[in-house]
Amino acid sequence: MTGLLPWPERTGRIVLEEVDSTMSEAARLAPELKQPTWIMALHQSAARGRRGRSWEMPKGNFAASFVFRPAGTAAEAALRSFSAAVALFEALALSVERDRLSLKWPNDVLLDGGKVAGILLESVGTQDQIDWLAIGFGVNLASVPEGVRDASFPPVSLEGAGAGPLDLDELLSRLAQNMATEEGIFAELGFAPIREKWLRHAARLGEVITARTARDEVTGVFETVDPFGQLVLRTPDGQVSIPAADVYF
Ligand SMILES: O=C(O)CCCC[C@@H]1SC[C@@H]2NC(=O)N[C@@H]21
Repeated sequence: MTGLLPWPERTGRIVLEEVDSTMSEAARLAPELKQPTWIMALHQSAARGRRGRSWEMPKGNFAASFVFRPAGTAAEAALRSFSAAVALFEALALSVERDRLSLKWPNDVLLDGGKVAGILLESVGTQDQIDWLAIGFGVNLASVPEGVRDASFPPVSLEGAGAGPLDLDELLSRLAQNMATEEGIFAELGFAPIREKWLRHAARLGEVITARTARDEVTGVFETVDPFGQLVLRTPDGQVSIPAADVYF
């Protein structure tokens, strides 16, 4: 990927001792922000996760949101889910063996099969043009949240898994650099190369998995992620493309 312009030229950084949620702070600040901005917090009192869930953040874990104004439609903005996952994967792979890490569709990072990090996207705008997009990253750096009981993907922490030392500022720097790289790629080449990178790290590609939506459940062979970011499963009734779900295996 040589020859790509660095993106963007200037990125702001805000570090907060405490906040309700870096996503809420991103929403409050976004209308006035003049440049793409990272908002990191040492403590969050009301952090949120995907699909209306809450996110527990013990002391020492990583929480940050990246807020910016991507050009393009809401559907294109949503594909940043995959850029973010790739950026986070590469940031963590500097501290732990990369073959212990994998990506669960659409954007969880697993370490030894347990959930080490989650990503949340929120945006404001119209279908045709996003006003702003916030990408929230939560990483179990130091410890696992106590109240999470997920038998399928028990939370794990980098420290608990014996990863090399990694402090909050260093992780923020790695992520900021990687996201800038992924945005540069997206701007010049579109989603295709990001999709390819994501698929290289996908958990259970080619294996049977289950996708659960609010209404139903589909089990099939995980064939690919399509150019729209949808999960493609091969089922006895044919190929099914799923835009949003929780995945289990
Ligand atoms: O459900 C998930 O897996 C996504 C979790 C995202 C958590 C992060 S922590 C930083 C940012 N602020 C929030 O309130 N949520 C995200």
